Amino acid sequence: MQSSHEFLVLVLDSITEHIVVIDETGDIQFVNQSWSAFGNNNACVIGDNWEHENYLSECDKASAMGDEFGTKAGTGIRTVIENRESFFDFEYPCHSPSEKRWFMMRVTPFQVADQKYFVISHQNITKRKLAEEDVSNLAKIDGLTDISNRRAFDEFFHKEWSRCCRLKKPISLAMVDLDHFKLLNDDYGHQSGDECLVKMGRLLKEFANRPGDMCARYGGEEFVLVWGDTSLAQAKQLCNRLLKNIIDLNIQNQNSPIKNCLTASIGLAEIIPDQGNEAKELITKADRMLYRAKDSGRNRVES
Ligand SMILES: Nc1nc2c(ncn2[C@@H]2O[C@H](COP(=O)(O)OP(=O)(O)OP(=O)(O)O)[C@@H](O)[C@H]2O)c(=O)[nH]1
Repeated sequence: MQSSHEFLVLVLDSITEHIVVIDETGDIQFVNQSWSAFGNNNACVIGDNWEHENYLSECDKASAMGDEFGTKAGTGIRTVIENRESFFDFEYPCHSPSEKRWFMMRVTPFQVADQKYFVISHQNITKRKLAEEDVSNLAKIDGLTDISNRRAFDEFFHKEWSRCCRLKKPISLAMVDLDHFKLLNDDYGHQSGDECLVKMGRLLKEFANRPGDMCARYGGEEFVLVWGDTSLAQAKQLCNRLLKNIIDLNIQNQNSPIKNCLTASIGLAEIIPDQGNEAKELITKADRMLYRAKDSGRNRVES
């Protein structure tokens, strides 16, 4: 087996991780082929022209331009150089205009005589990150209706609440509960009940189009709609259209005392979030309105 310098460089060049070696001042001493190729293909500051470049300066420049990952990289490398940690690693996004990409950066020290060096490797971890994203997205989707589940709703609602609080904009929330759904299940079977919930999911999606909107399955046959930056008057119009669209689905519910097809009741509420109120107040208010809608004859919106 060869053990020449050339042989070892060939080994390093065959590795798909992007590798750069720096000295204690951050000056670059070596890069492997994957590093150069990535740098050249992605218009990075340091590609083939790495000699006389300082890695830490590049991190600091990125940091000064507001790149939080530049800051993290620079800080992490220095903790290893200053021997405060034995190694450092962190994961960061590096998306190209056409694809999502993530990398893991690792810093490990080594010593030759009394000279210290640091290997910085960047490993592409995109496959794992995309799989994690898929799992996380699946955990937020209701398996039957293919819309967000309660957990995703809670997360979204709190974010939207904070956004509307900052913007001093109203946020509206509608609780949508199907009327006499038990009768539909009893008369046509659970399978038909499920199909009906799927159709509801599809319909509700049409009512949540903007980034500040969300529809979700809140419980069995109860759904919720949030509309950020939307007044009560605007939300009421949406609710009335939704009630009409539910009737237009023409899902038979022959024994319902309301109509011979599926209907729903909606409790609607609006709040302009500020320091003096809480997100759960909006849900409580909408819930109260939903009871009122059920009590006053169903197939209506109360606010
Ligand atoms: N098919 C099906 N039915 C469900 C599902 N989740 C809840 N349900 C049914 O929804 C029905 C809800 O019944 P109730 O709470 O009495 O309400 P309701 O019959 O709609 O009457 P009101 O809400 O008072 O108008 C029950 O029969 C549940 O079994 C589901 O995932 N699939």
